[in-house]
Amino acid sequence: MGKIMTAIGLMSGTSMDGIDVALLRTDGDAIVEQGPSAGYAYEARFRDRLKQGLEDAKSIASREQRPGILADLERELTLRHVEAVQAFLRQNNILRESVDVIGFHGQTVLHRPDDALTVQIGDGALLARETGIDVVYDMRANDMEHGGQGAPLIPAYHAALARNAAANGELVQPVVFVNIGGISNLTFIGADVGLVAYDSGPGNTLIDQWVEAHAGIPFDQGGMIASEGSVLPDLAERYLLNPFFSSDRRRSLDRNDFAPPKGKDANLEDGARTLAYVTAAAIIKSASHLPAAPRTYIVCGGGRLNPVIMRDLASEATAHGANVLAAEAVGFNGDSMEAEAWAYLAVRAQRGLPLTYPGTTGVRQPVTGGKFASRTAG
Ligand SMILES: Nc1ncnc2c1ncn2[C@@H]1O[C@H](COP(=O)(O)OP(=O)(O)OP(=O)(O)O)[C@@H](O)[C@H]1O
Ligand SMILES: CC(=O)N[C@H]1[C@@H]2OC[C@@H](O2)[C@@H](O)[C@@H]1O[C@H](C)C(=O)O
Repeated sequence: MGKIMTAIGLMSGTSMDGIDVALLRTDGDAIVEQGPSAGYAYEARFRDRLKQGLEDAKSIASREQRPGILADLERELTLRHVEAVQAFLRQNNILRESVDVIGFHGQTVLHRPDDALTVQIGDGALLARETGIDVVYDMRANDMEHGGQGAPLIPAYHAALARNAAANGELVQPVVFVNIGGISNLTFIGADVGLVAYDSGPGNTLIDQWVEAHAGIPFDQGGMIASEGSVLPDLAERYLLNPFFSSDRRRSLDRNDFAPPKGKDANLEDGARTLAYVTAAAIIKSASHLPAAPRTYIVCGGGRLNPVIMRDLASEATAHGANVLAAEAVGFNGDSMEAEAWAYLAVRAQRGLPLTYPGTTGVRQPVTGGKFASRTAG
C-alpha cells in the first residue's frame, strides 16, 4: 500500500458548463475516501469563448500550436481554475498546505484519435505557481503516444469504486458505469475479464446545442422540453445508423463527431425528445460490444438529471435484462465523479501507476501518463 495522499481533481468537460472540483484521499489504488466537492459554472460569455476556441482549434496540426484566441483562452481558463481552487479551499476550510497534488484535466479543444492528436488547453505550471500546490496535467497524451485513443481515462477510478462496492456485496454483476456528460462513455466491470471501456455516443451535447439554438437556453433542465415532445423515428435512426455503433473497432469521440439536427428536421420539443432517446439508445447499442450483457448500469454525469433520458435508458436496459441506477443510489456522487477521478489519476501518475489499459483505450500496454508541475518551480 502506498502513502495516502490528499488530492484535488479539476474537470472542465465537453459540455463546457463549468469546473467541477473534488477532494479525494487516496493511495492511488484501493483506498478512496471522498471529501467535499463543488461546481463553479461558466457564464454564457465564457462558454462562447470556449466555443470560439473549439473553432480555432480545428486548424491545429501539432499539439503545441495555439492558433486564434487559444493562447489567451488557455491563460484565462487556467486562471479560472486557480479561482475555483481558491474558492473551494476557502469554502471548505481546507488549508492549501494539506493538499498534496492537483489533477488538472484542462479543456479538450480538439480530439482526433485517428491522427493521434488530442489537445487539452490548461497551463499546469501557471496553476501550480498560483495555487502553491503541485499539479499533474495533460494526462491523455502519453496514452495516445502508445497507440491508445486518449480516452476514456475514468475507468481506472470506476474500477476502484466498484471494488469497494463489490466488497459490500451491493451490486449484481456485471456492472457497467455510464458517464452521460457531453459525450457518454461506458466502463464494464466483470468478474473474469479486465476492464473494458469506451465512448458510447453523444451524451448531452446534441440536446444542449439543439435547445441553445432554438430556445436560447444552455440545456434542457429536468427534461422539461423533451417531455413535451415525441420521438421522431426517422431522425433517431439517422443517428443510430451511424457506423460508429456497428463498427468492430471502438473509437473515442470528439464533441463535433455528431452534429445536431437542422432546424427543419423537428420542432423544439420533438427535437429534444428525439435526442434524449438517441442518448439512451446509443448507450444500449454500444453496450452490445461489451464482453457480456450488463446486469447493473450505474449512471453518473449530468445526463442522469434528465428524467427523459433516464426513463428511456431504463426501458431499453430492462428489455435487455439490466437494472439502471443513478450513482447516488449506490452511494456515489454522480456530479463529482469525474473530478474525483482526476484526483485519483494524479496520485496514480505520481506513483508511476498505469492510467490506461489495452481494454480501456486500446493502448498497446498499460501506461502511466501526465506532466508534472511543481509549486516551487520557476
Ligand atoms: N438538471 C439537469 N437537467 C437536465 N440536464 C442536466 C441537468 N444538469 C445537467 N444536465 C446536463 O448535463 C450536462 C453536464 O454534464 P457533465 O457535467 O457530466 O458533462 P461534462 O463533464 O462537461 O462532459 P464530459 O463527461 O463529456 O466531459 C449539461 O450540459 C446538461 O446537458
Ligand atoms: C477527449 C476527451 O476529453 N474526452 C472526454 C469526453 O467526455 C466523455 C468522453 O468524451 C470521455 O472519453 C472523455 O472524458 C472522460 C471523463 C474520460 O476520459 O474518462
